[in-house]
Amino acid sequence: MYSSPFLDLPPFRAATGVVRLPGSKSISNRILLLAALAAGTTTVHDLLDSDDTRVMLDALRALGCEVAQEGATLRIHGLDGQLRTRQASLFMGNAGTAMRPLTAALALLGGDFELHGVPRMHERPIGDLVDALTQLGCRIDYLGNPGYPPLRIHPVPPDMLALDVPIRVRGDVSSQFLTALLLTLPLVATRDVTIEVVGELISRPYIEITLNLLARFGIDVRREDWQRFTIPAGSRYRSPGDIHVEADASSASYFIALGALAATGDGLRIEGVGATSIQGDIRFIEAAREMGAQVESGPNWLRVARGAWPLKAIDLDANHIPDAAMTLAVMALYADGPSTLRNIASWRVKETDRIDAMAAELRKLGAAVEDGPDFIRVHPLPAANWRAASVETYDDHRIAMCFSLAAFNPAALPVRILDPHCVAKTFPDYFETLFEVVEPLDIPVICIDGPTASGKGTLAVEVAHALGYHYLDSGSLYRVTGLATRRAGLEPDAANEGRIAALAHGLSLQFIKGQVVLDGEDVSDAIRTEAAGMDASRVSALPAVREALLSLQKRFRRLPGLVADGRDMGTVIFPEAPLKVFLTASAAQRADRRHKQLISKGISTTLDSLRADLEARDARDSSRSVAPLKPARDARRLDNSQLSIAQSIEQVLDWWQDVQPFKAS
Ligand SMILES: Nc1ncnc2c1ncn2[C@@H]1O[C@H](COP(=O)(O)OP(=O)(O)O)[C@@H](O)[C@H]1O
Ligand SMILES: Nc1ccn([C@H]2C[C@H](O)[C@@H](COP(=O)(O)OP(=O)(O)O)O2)c(=O)n1
Repeated sequence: MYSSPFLDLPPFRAATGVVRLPGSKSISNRILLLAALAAGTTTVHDLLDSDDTRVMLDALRALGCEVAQEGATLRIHGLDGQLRTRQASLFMGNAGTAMRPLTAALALLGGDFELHGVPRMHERPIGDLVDALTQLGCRIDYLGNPGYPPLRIHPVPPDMLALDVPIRVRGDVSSQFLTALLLTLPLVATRDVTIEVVGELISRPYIEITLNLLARFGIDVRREDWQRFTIPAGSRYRSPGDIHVEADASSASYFIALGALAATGDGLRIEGVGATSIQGDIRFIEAAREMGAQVESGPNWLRVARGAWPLKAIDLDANHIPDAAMTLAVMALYADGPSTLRNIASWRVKETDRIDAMAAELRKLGAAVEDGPDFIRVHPLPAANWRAASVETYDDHRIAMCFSLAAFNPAALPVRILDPHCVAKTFPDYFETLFEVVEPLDIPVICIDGPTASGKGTLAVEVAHALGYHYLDSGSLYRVTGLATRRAGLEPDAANEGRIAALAHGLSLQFIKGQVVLDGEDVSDAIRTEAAGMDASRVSALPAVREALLSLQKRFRRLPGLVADGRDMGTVIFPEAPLKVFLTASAAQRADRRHKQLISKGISTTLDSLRADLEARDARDSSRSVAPLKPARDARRLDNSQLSIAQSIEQVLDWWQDVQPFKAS
């Protein structure tokens, strides 16, 4: 997961391979609640691990439900409709799929509860559900604005509930209110309980998921059209024993779109969900086909390839796929005419006002967009009009994910996604998964070269962290080679060049959480001594050793980008890097820094000997015949003798921003 303030996606040109998708959020949270309310133990497989499922699990645990976790499998010991805790303050984050059904469950079960969330949750309406529960006799107060969380729930004796008249609930704002009632009314169904939907029910496929899962837990709801739902008297939740969570069909939409945009040849295989899924968003496939995608499907997989190109414009009532339809709005940029998505008023009450947000961000890319209370129209974007944009994500995972598709733009521009961490809501590893199947036009590299103890490593690690990039400490490869040379009983000199190069070639090396692991052994400290530095410098002067380490270094260049530090990153290994920094500081400063660094690691040494070593090493590194230490012609020099670490980082990030096409927005 990326926790950097922004993530720059370099331009992509193709997609291919296999993706395995995480479990569906809607299915995961419904199953968790049903398993907690049911009698017996439920083993849940492939549960989504995300912010919203964690919110639900934490709440269920706080209510006394026992949950044991082993990897992606959970064993839930159901409460059989009896809470163990009758008083709690529960944090709902921004998880609508936890907030709504828990409000209903707790109001019906009786107790003193407070439910609150993040500020956006307190702007998401819940009045229609509270009204329906109040008709029944439940007692719920608004603690902030009427109609919105936070809420306080008071206990009501079960025999005070008015179950004899149909419960009326609005269905035209969010189907989650009806889902909340359907999931929880079996708790009190001592007689037939009927729900009547007021207004046109939206997002029906989500109600189908609810009914389908209720049936798995022993509750057979009778449905008359989409207007009346009856929970039969005596309904009781029964655990199905084992239950599997399908992969998220809404998450599949990004990869279906990816296939449609960029998978030529064999196409892109998507695993975990197939065309017969119980999730409504699977019908995104129909819309993608209409736009030109070639989609094949099996029981639990899809294969998608590019068909028509440019894509065909679409005019769609997207009420049945509200979440996945956002993906169509970005695909529309690549179509042969304006595309219109209609009947999407529910977008306005999701994680953010999604119609406004999509329109604003698509316009930043250069697109012409029209929007109204319940529609959005997106015009195709010709290559000349594309702009490099910083896309605001409004703490909305779907905005972050669907705008990643803008990286296929024909202008070959990068796309900046602000706050990429928001994907954690449903798909924490979205970007990692994307990076496995896309082919970039180019992967950016920042090179930081310079003499020993100038602060290269410190700076490179922090810059990489700020950008979410990978990090290559090329010096560690020479240090490990030096260590391996000594362990093989060899002198690190030209007489042994061939054997040392062979050692370098065959290094079994791993970088695990900042540790350097050689043949399974953590050698991080062993390679940091001054003696090891000197050996590294000696083996690094041997041309065959440098050659042997070449391809290993190049393999570090992976999406979304790389920061590499060493001596020849900018001159030899990545000469085309768009930013090269040559970092220096006075010899006295460097000796002093290294001294402090070694002392803090418990390695004793003197300042004089360090300075002598350091100057000898600089001299050898600068004078050798291959890849000597020297600034690349286009390197920017940074003397950090008088700069703090934070100032050096800021300077390099400023330079990076300078060479990017993003304008301050
Ligand atoms: N700008 C700076 N000001 C003060 N100390 C620094 C600065 N940059 C790095 N240091 C310190 O200098 C020491 C050597 O830095 P390091 O990153 O290991 O250098 P290199 O990778 O160039 O050998 C570290 O203890 C680090 O904290
Ligand atoms: N790209 C590189 C990196 C390091 N080397 C050599 C030269 C250096 O003296 C040694 C050790 O490098 P390292 O970056 O770990 O050394 P310092 O941390 O700067 O002291 O390896 C190299 O030749 N080319």
